[in-house]
Amino acid sequence: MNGVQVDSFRRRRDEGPIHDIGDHADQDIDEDFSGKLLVPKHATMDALARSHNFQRDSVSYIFGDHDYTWLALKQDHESRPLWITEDGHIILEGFSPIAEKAIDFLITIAEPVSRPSHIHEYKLTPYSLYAAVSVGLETEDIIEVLSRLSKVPVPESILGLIRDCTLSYGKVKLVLKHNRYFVESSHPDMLQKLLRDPVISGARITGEEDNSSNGMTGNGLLTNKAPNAKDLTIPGIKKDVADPNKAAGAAASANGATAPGNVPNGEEEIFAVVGLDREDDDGENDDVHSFEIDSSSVEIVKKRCNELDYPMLEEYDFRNDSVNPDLEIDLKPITVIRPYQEKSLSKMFGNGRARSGIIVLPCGAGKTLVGITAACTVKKSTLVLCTSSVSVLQWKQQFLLWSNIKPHQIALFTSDQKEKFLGSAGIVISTYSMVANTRNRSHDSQKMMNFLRSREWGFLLLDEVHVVPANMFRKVLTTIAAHAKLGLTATLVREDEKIDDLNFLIGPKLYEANWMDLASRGHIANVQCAEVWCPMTPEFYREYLRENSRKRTLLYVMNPNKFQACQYLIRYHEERGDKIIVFSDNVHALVAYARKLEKPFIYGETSQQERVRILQNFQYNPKINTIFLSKVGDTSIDLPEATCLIQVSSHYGSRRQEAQRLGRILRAKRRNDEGFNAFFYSLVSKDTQEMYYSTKRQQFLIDQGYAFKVITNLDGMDQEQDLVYSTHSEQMSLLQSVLLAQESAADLNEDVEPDLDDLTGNTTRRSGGGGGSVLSHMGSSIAGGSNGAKRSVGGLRSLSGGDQMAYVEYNKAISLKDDKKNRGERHVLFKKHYGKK
Ligand SMILES: Nc1ncnc2c1ncn2[C@@H]1O[C@H](COP(=O)(O)OP(=O)(O)OP(=O)(O)O)[C@@H](O)[C@H]1O
Repeated sequence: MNGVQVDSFRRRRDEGPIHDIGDHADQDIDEDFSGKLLVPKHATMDALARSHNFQRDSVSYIFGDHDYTWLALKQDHESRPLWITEDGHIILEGFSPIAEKAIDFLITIAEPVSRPSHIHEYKLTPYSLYAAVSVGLETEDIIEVLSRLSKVPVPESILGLIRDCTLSYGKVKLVLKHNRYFVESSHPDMLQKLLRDPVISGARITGEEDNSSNGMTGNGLLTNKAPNAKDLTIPGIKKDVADPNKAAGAAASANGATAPGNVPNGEEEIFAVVGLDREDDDGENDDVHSFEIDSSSVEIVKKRCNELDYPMLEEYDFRNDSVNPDLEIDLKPITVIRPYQEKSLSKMFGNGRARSGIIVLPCGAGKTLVGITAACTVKKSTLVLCTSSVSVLQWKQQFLLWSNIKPHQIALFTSDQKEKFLGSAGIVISTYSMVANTRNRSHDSQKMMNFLRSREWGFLLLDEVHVVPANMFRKVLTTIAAHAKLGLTATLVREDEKIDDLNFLIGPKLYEANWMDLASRGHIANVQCAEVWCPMTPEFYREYLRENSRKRTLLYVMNPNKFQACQYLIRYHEERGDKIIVFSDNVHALVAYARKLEKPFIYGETSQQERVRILQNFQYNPKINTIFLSKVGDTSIDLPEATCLIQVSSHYGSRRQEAQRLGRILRAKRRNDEGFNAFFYSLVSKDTQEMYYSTKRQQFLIDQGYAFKVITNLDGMDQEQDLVYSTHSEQMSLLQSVLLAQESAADLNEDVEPDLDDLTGNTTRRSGGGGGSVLSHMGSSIAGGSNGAKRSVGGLRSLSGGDQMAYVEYNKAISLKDDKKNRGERHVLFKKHYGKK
């Protein structure tokens, strides 16, 4: 914390009351604001913190630097739901009656950091503020609402940050109208400033008769009214059923009651000021000023605006684009998009134009349909770029499933297929590498690229944007001329933390859904997550301590106790009627486990025919309830039958991979059955490096609100008959085989990530073993067929294994609390990691 004079803590007279804020502005700061904390006059924040340290209660030490309880509270703080600190962290009470509205506001202005059930954490960043402005929020609105919601006065430094970041961001737009490019703003002074720059003024087109409804103003700019979205309909929205909360809220208020989660006591107005509920009217009455620029200078002007700190938002006035032919595409009448899908799209089309940006939805929440609905709204030629040729086929199948597009209007461009659509407008689906890769193009491929380059695309859909390297994006975006760009992703996290590039390359984040929220509404499955600690056998552990790091990996994955835990869990869940996927990144272990436990397995080398056979059996054969998958199953596998995942080996600490794997069961068909839970087990060998990686992998999911239970003892396993490697001699021969295995067996053997294979140019391998027809088959089977498996419904306790297994529960907060208690059970590596926290 920086030192800030305590005077800045004085309550500002102009902060409106939420209930009865009273007028205490003249009181001295040393009053007892919180009822327990005496704040010394003229002390700095640091001094405050120090002075308060010795008075801290028994839990304060847990929060360390993040203990904000000493901040001076407003008198009516109890009715306000959040704290905001000098470093831009926002802590929200998730249980506040106005939390739902506050969350809507916060995800618009800040990055969600962690959202467990009761307390959420957000962070204000320049990018998040840029995104806020881009969806129509104004500087003073942001400050006003934040001040109203905050239990403590908003620090001066934060007010400064908000003003700095929102002053110029998003105020200038690049709009393509009637195929002419306009630099547009409702702030004429900003346009004047830009025009004083020689580069920009050199690109300006002047003196032309403006034949639109625009008029010239005294400053030489064109002026017209901002568009409105009133007559824009996003297909797939059935108003009456789209938002059950709205319906419930309306019914409740008609009875004079407040629906749960709604804002009590007319505080709706707080949120109305930010326009969250009036996007349709966005700017309706504002005058918009603009000047035209030469289309060949667009890139130069964009670059120059960035340099001048006035980055231009890109908006596509597709309804007025009369040059690019329309694409006849609509959602099928039976297609109804879900409320969160609608909300994300309303952020994109809120002002009647298509804003470029990124939509973040959990795995399995239906990003594909969001993309397709956006394409059906824009109704212009669309280019879809995916990370693999498997996804290409999946997108095509989904377009045909949800929309009325004719098959001949969709063309695929992969290493195997180089098609062009028939007619003047259509859809092309391809991979990033096909478009970005400039080396060794075949003749057909080059012809296809010429086709892609030669035309203007109304809409560019970018799937899985978080995995694509920034330089590849740059290549794609400079090669393809597209008016609107939409990036889709589930996890806006990258292990290299280079996520910021996406903001300027594609556009700001337009919407991010809350995983727990979607689970509680039944859109994705409820998942019980558990980490099962498997002690190493003494012999394996001795070798583990001796060996180099590659062999170590193999030793902790092949630990006989882990084999047994895996076998026990498979039996336990098969008996309950679950369908189980066991993941192993390590192919050596995958094959060893599957063979030993007599289960089918799929990995990179498995033939296409074999894959189809295994997956069909998993879906329809009641005798095949468990399959083993390598990394090839991380993404692009849509198996709604699966209800349980067991992970025996994983690729180091990748948070994204963990989330993607969880995504395989979030779409479980039976997610809305009463008492239904899906299960996600990570088996880790105790006191090994695997524990550290496991903790790191879980971080993203914990931040989404998932609580991982740690199962230290699979109760009943010691009485289980016929467990593998139950004798000492069997364990010793397993150890022998591990020690004799080549070091390379510890590698993943599939170093090419399935979703990145095309990016590395390895398309033949993917299509050789590819699962395209598997996916189309799986897609077509979604609607029909039951697997015949029986499900026994039990209470949460028994479902979670709570009555059979001893576990300690940890999530972010609880883990810290229990840290001391469990310290004896943790390996030094693990302890160190926890110590840091
Ligand atoms: N509005 C909807 N109505 C009915 N089904 C839907 C809807 N939206 C999505 N689905 C279904 O939900 C499942 C998941 O959708 P999809 O594969 O697009 O998810 P995703 O977000 O792309 O997941 P991942 O990130 O794991 O690839 C699919 O079976 C899809 O058909």
